[in-house]
Amino acid sequence: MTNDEQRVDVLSVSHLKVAYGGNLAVNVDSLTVKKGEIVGVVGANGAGKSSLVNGLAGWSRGHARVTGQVRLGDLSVDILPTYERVRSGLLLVPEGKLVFSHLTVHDNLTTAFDPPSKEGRRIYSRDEVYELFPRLKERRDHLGSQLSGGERQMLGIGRALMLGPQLLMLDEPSIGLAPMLVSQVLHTMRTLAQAGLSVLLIEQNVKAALEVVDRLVLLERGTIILQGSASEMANNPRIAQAYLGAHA
Ligand SMILES: Nc1ncnc2c1ncn2[C@@H]1O[C@H](COP(=O)(O)OP(=O)(O)OP(=O)(O)O)[C@@H](O)[C@H]1O
Repeated sequence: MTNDEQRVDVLSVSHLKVAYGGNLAVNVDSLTVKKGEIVGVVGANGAGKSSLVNGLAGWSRGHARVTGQVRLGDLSVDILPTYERVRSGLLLVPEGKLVFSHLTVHDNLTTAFDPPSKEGRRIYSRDEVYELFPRLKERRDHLGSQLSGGERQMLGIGRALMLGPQLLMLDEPSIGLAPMLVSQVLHTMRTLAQAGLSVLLIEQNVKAALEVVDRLVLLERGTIILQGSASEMANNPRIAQAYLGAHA
């Protein structure tokens, strides 16, 4: 990647609000992710992390009212329905992982449409997904329902990669995974980012997130209250005390 490419904002969000009834769950003035950058979003339970990525993807578990501007490169996606956001490369791997339980791993790794090829947008083949996650190749004939949490996680990411993401959003990829798998999945994100993928990573495991993110954002009651580079945030007393087990 050239320096010019690295400066480009792949995601830019302004004045994003997500409300359920009268309750404002997300109120983010500004958030950006650059090309090849991994931005982590952390915060306590109920801070609004899932509502944020669901709002960006254009879907919600309930009746959310979403307002604000969301741009993917030079495209305004906030006016688009979810499936068109997916087509344009805004991809969310949710907590449920979006894996088809009744299909084999191999058949799960089949795309529903041919993603439009565009410069800077890498569409991974099934073989490339197998190369990234050899475990999936070993389990290629197993049904989605027979996979472990970690394998489902890899499959969800693999399916997203085959749709040519411009921005990959991961909602709590480490949930329920053994520490070794957490580190494996997160370090694969680093490899993908080095190849130019932009990632918005929702994580409860702040320590694991800090090992791979370029920048970290702390969300509290839907608002960004702190953000900085991984090293700045790791040394921030508030993060250290609340999330890294340091003593005051
Ligand atoms: N479908 C819904 N209907 C009503 N309120 C909701 C809905 N989904 C989330 N909320 C509320 O919005 C706020 C943010 O929830 P959200 O799930 O986005 O937080 P989170 O940071 O992802 O939490 P967790 O880490 O526990 O998953 C919470 O107060 C939650 O109760």
